[in-house]
Amino acid sequence: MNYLENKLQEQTPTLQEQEKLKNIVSAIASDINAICKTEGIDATPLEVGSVSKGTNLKSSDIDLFITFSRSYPVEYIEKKGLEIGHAVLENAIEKYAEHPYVSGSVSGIKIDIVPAFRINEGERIVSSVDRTPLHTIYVKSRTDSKMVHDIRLLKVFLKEINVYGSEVAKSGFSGYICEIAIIAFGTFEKFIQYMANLKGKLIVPENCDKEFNEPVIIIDPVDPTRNAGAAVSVENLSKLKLAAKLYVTRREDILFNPEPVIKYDRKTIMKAFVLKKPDIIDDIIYPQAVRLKNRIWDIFQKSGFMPFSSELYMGENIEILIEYMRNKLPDAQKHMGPPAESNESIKFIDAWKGNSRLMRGPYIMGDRIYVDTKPRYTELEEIIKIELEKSDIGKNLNQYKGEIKVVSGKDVNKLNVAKKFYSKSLF
Ligand SMILES: Nc1ccn([C@@H]2O[C@H](COP(=O)(O)OP(=O)(O)OP(=O)(O)O)[C@@H](O)[C@H]2O)c(=O)n1
Ligand SMILES: [Mg+2]
Repeated sequence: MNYLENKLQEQTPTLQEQEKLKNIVSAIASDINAICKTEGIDATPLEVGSVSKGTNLKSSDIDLFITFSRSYPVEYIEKKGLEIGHAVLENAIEKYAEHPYVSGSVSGIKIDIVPAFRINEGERIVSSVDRTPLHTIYVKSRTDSKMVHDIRLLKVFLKEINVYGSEVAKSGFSGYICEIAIIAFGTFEKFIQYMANLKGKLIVPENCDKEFNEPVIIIDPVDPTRNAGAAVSVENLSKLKLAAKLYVTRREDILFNPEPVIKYDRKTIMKAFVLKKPDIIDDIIYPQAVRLKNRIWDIFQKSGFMPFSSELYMGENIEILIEYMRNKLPDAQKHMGPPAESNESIKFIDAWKGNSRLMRGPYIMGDRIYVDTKPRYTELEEIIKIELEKSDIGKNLNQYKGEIKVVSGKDVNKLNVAKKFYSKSLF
């Protein structure tokens, strides 16, 4: 048996485990039914997600919906959904996606209980979770046991190369995309063969005429206005393309055994910027952390410190690492002015006249005027502080800009972000 089939066998739930999941689902479902009956609520429990389709791996969660009649207002189903969720799931916590839901666990299995509207095929949805029950119907009606096997195989493959999961910080392939891909291509082998030769965007179905900007366009069969592949980053698409090439050419040596070279003495300079991650879900914080990283990079770049690599790690803290080449700025920096022919050129000359920071010029190079100037600030940390003060990082991180800790020298290597930086490999 090959490496991948082996992994699949390890990760496929046993019959007992499937039985256990079924029992948990039916126990909670009957509790939900009882509550709805007593209180006269027109709602029914419905199992969705990979467990309902038999495409789950050992690590996957149970997704249980409470589908309410469309005659209720959204506010009612949000409130009742949480209430029922807490009543049937002990020690659960509330989470927020488009709407709030309840998340907890029973005998070590994670369960989400999500309120939604009961929607028939073709009816307009109210929020994106309303589609989910239709996904179950779609997938179950179009898969046989060989395809279910191949969907699981694809999930295992994507997990091996680290691109499975549609959460924002992962920006990978969701379970539902795996299902659509196998239904569209027929088998795992055919899909991987296609990916090995694909140039440019992944578009499913190939002849789709919808305009989407994302690198992966996978039309949701139950709602053709939605791109189910919108979350996949171009980097993760590239990883899948390369992994598929390695798979079809049987280069398991590279595919499953990446051995990145790690040499610590790079003769470069590193600094890390660390702040506590606010207690808000990662899907919201992560894009702001990326923005902060990009902003810090820009400041290094614009002020002349010559950055050339960066890394972001998000755990309990947000850690940003910048690797750069110059720790001290020289006294003279080139500062570009307007084109000589423009009406701004005389203003530029006047503005620099008599300025004590002027080191040379003004002079003309090509079609523009330049001056060489002493930088206003020379201390990196001071520059970062001043510039970040002026930057908009995002609603949740803006208030913590002043609390960013700067880590330098050997201490950088103790951080998680440094581990991530040094161990970077293909997948
Ligand atoms: N980006 C996403 C995430 C979820 N879903 C829908 O929500 C269901 C449950 O989501 P999730 O648990 O994330 O995915 P699963 O398909 O259950 O896969 P896994 O085995 O990883 O749990 C999916 O089946 C799918 O119908 C979706 O359409 N798009
Ligand atoms: Mg799931």
